[in-house]
Amino acid sequence: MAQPKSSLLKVILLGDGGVGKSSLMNRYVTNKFDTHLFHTIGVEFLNKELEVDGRVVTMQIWDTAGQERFRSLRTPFYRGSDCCLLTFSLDDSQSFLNLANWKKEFIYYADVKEPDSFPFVVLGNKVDVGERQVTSEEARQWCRDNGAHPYYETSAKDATNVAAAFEEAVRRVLATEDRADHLIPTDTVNLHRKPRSGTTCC
Ligand SMILES: Nc1nc2c(ncn2[C@@H]2O[C@H](COP(=O)(O)OP(=O)(O)OP(=O)(O)O)[C@@H](O)[C@H]2O)c(=O)[nH]1
Repeated sequence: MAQPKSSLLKVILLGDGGVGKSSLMNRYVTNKFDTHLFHTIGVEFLNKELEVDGRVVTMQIWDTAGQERFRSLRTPFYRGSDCCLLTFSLDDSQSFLNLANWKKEFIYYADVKEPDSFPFVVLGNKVDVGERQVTSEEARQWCRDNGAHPYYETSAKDATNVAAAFEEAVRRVLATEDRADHLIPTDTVNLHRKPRSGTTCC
């Protein structure tokens, strides 16, 4: 039987400062949770290799700074993303209302030509916190209205749905993109693809 190709996918986390983007990435990649994280400045990334439906992929997860003052440091890194995880906190209605702005900012700076078919996955984080400001139905309705799905309620703290959400992000990419053009075998260079925005942290 032929070995599945190894492929590199860039998945980017966007959302307001403090909604838990760094915590979700750390939970998924290192299975750790820290209650005293500093705000991200610019972007950081971690790689995680996983097998989804028999296909081995390396997911490069990009965690971005949610605070407005870091906008110019994060936006240059949107290009080349294969999937965008729009993240809000279930105990912060403003972070939910801001999802539309995040989506718009991503489409603009990533230069997405066909937003309707681009994979956006929505994460309502901190489901472990009792006091909700956003209901599941409100979030699902927003996803339906904005062509972003599926929707996951996650907790970086207790790991609820974290692996499921990242794995679904990979499935969305595999399902929606043209395999020949978008999946880059890690031992080759794809000359047809726009260059990624670099692999350094800032
Ligand atoms: N209860 C709970 N707290 C969480 C969860 N995820 C993150 N936190 C806490 O929320 C705070 C902010 O988390 P971060 O991961 O730094 O948030 P961020 O979205 O990366 O923030 P920026 O770097 O400013 O964009 C930290 O104190 C985390 O411990 C969660 O699922 N549940």
